[in-house]
Amino acid sequence: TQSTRPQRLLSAVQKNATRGDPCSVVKAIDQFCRSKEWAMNVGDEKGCILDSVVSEVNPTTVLELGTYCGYSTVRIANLLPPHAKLITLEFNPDFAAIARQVIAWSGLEEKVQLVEGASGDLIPKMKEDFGVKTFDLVFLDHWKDRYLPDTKLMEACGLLRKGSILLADNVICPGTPDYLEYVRSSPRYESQYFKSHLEYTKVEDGLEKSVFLG
Ligand SMILES: O=C(NC/C=C/[C@H]1O[C@@H](n2cnc3c(NCCO)ncnc32)[C@H](O)[C@@H]1O)c1cc(-c2ccc(F)cc2)cc(O)c1O
Ligand SMILES: [Mg+2]
Repeated sequence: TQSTRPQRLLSAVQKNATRGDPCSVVKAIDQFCRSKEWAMNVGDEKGCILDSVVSEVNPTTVLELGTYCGYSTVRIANLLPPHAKLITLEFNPDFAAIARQVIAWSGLEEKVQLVEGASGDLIPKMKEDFGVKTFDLVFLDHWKDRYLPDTKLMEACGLLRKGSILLADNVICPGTPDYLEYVRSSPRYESQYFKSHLEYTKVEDGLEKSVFLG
């Protein structure tokens, strides 16, 4: 049977990256996506902006919406302090299975909890079932029309505190117009746009960093 792109991406990691070396896993995926097959990872250029925000926030609890193959999961987890936790939500079981193996290959399983399911169902369970108080950082990279409803849901569930950071991928391409309008016009957020390019291309894209003001 035909392999899928995520399966081919995982094979490239297992072939070219060193077990337990997160940087080699990130490099192997970027090399595969540049030279073999494009895939919707945040990529190396926007990945550096992600890294700088994670390092600046130095979060204890992180939520990622949309794991896909685990590329940004590995980038974020690699920068977390010892007892920090990254919860990543993925509702496609095939992608989740690939991501688990990519995360395992990087040796970062201790810092990552991959939960299979839809964000709309799981966000309301974060406090009770996952022992979360609030998130220091949220990375949004799932279906683009879900950024806004899920942000409002996180607000409603009391998962954001004064100073929580939302970092959103693809605010230009494919674009998240309703989300962007919301975080840029709401008095409850202070937003900043980081101009970059769509992963592995010259097309403009960027990340939007929004601080929740409480
Ligand atoms: O579409 C893009 N990303 C979507 C990610 C989806 C992943 O997240 C998972 N997912 C989705 N919704 C939910 C959910 N909750 C919501 C549903 O209940 N709960 C849990 N998991 C969810 C999916 O199963 C996938 O694993 C994208 C496109 C381009 C692109 C740009 C230009 C082009 F020409 C082509 C493509 C570039 C990018 O960087 C992109 O991120
Ligand atoms: Mg993306």
